Amino acid sequence: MTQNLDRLLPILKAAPVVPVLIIEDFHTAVPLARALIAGGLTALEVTLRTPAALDCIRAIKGEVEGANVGAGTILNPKQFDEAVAAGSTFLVSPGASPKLIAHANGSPVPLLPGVATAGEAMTLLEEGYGAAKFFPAEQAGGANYIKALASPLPGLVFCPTGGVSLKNAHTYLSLPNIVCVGGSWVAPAAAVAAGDWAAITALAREAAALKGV
Ligand SMILES: O=C(O)C(=O)C[C@H](O)[C@H](O)COP(=O)(O)O
Repeated sequence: MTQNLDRLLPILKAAPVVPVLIIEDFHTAVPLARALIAGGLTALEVTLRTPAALDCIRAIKGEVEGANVGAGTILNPKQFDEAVAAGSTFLVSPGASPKLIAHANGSPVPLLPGVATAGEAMTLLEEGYGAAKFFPAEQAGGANYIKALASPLPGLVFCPTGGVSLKNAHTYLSLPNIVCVGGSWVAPAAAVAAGDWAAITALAREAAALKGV
């Protein structure tokens, strides 16, 4: 297996939603993580879209008990290594480039690569992957699309991300090939900037209570 599924699946299955975090201000990282965990969401994806991201991962890893902090937006081997060195327990990429997949081969820290087509999913199966991100989920075809992949591709489970919200998450979560969903809706930029951690805990609690229909 090129993907450490034994380590990845318990992280993804701990709660129905993986918050996707775009953290601009380093000082918000620890209280944000604590607010999400207080609401029941423990696997947190900090995207490498901001300069503060790696420091945020280090801080959450060091200071927030119960957090499984991962890194998102991993585009190349350099970012993969930096995110691992910062203490990420899982890594997420929007797609599955051959270079990144080769680099991730055998890594104890699991990679959740993105796919949007059956062909991309088959390539991952050939590489020994058992879980993938379905991205961008809503734009690529939504729940009906990923549902259609369940029967021909029984070896893969997915974490749909992109356009997922409280409104549509349960539709994905009711499908047999969905392990969790990802989304930024649980950490709105305005609430983070205002330090409204109670509002974020409330959103997390609502998300953590989601179940399949
Ligand atoms: O940064 C990455 O690695 C991504 O692949 C993109 C994110 O997963 C989506 O942008 C989240 O989508 P929303 O929940 O609709 O905001």
